[in-house]
Order: sequence, then C-alpha cells, then structure tokens
Amino acid sequence: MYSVKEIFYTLQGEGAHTGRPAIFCRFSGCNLWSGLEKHRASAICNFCDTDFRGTDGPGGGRFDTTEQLVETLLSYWPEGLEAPPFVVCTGGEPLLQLDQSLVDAMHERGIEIALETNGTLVPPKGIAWICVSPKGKADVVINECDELKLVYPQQDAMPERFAHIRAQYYYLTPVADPHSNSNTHLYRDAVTAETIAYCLAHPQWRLNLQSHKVINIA
Ligand SMILES: C[S@@+](CC[C@H](N)C(=O)[O-])C[C@H]1O[C@@H](n2cnc3c(N)ncnc32)[C@H](O)[C@@H]1O
Ligand SMILES: Nc1nc2[nH]cc(C(=O)O)c2c(=O)[nH]1
Ligand code: SF4
Ligand SMILES: [Mg+2]
Repeated sequence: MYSVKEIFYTLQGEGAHTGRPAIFCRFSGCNLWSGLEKHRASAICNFCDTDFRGTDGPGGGRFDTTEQLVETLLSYWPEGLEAPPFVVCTGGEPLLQLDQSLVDAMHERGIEIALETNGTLVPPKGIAWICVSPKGKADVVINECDELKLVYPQQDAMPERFAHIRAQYYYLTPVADPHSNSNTHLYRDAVTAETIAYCLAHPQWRLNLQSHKVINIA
C-alpha cells in the first residue's frame, strides 16, 4: 500500500530539469520531521516548506497496488505525446515507500523516474535522475547521485560536508520561509546574497532557485 499526499502535473521548478513538464507524486510522511508545527523546532529537518501529512491533497489517496498507483500517475500525462511520461517522486521522504516493485512497474509503462530525497535511505535500482538534498545532522548514505541540492545555510550541513559526494551538479538553494509560497521578496534577501557569495567563492556550487515559487505555480 502506498500513501500519497498529492499528485499534480506542472513544471519541475528546481535543479537541472528546471522547466521540464513533470507529474509530481508527493508521498506522505517523512523520517526527519513529523510534519506537525509543534515538532518543527526539535526536528532534524526544521525548515520544510511542504505539507506532506495524510492523503487528502489533490489526487492523493491510498493505493493498494503498484498498478493502481502507476495507472493513476499516467492519467496525468497528456495523451498522444511522443515524450515519455516524466514522474518526479517527492514527499515527504519518497524512499520510505518507493520500492523496487513500484520502480519496475513504472518502467514497464515507459515512465522516466526522477527522485527528490534527503539522502538518508538507499534508493531502488534504475532511477533515471536522483537529487539528494542533505539535512542537518542526518547521515547521507548515498555517495553518488545526479544532482546534490543543498538548502543553504544550514547549521550542521554546510556544503564542505558534501562536496565529496559524486554528482553531475552541485546546487545551493537559499532557504525559503517555510510558510510563504510565491513571494517576490523571497529571493532578494540576505540569505540569497549569502548563497550567491558562497557560490562565487566556491564555483563547484551553483545557485538554484525554487522557480515555481517565483512564477507562482504548484
Ligand atoms: C519537500 S522536499 C521532499 C523530498 C525530500 N524529503 C528532500 O528533503 O529532499 C523537496 C525539496 O524541497 C527542498 N526544501 C524544503 N524546504 C525548503 C525551504 N524552506 N527552502 C528551500 N528549499 C526547501 C528540499 O531540500 C528538497 O530539495
Ligand atoms: N514545480 C515544483 N517543482 C518542484 N521541485 C521539487 C519540488 C518538491 O516539493 O519536491 C517541487 C514542487 O513542489 N513544485
Ligand atoms: S524537506 Fe524533505 S527531509 Fe525535510 S522535512 Fe521536508 S520532506 Fe522531510
Ligand atoms: Mg516543494
């Protein structure tokens, strides 16, 4: 059984695939925060901008079988396209639920899979694009990925700690106000200036913006 908070079709807003049409599958639950505000301050990850509790979002629900979830995901892809369906698995922490049988079932239906993970759990085999976003003191168990996308600045998780992880791209995302979506001042603040300064001094790292918030889409 898979618990999914929401499913939606939009543009990938972050990382190397920014601007690419994608179906987002937001799995419920996370291993680094309960999702309750009363637990935020004491959580390992305490700046999360996402509601991942429960299954009550648009397209969310409980799916008893891999087939049910895969067919539901495919229903979000426009018909008659040559491009293979592109599904971004996120959450919450998707690796609490995304297992080899679901990955295999998605591949059987021609889906290209991307993953957004906090890096604390080992992914199933064969995922086309893995984005690792380490959090606080949490140990990262993935030593190779496609993009490393670190929220900056973070106490206990500064870029130096992760520069050895093999990746095609290394991104820093200025930490956004967790309670505010789509705000134009978001990227004109001190945190952004600090992130830019770090990239300029350490050119292994590039600036990543949450572009979906800038243009106010899901
Ligand atoms: C909500 S998380 C879900 C996937 C996974 N649990 C993770 O942390 O990577 C999706 C992305 O949003 C980023 N994110 C979460 N809160 C943020 C914030 N306040 N500002 C900037 N990025 C944030 C995460 O670092 C991650 O790259
Ligand atoms: N457009 C859009 N792009 C995203 N990239 C990563 C997201 C996430 O919350 O995992 C996300 C999201 O929520 N929306
Ligand atoms: S950003 Fe990711 S790891 Fe942190 S609480 Fe949100 S879903 Fe969990
Ligand atoms: Mg998001």
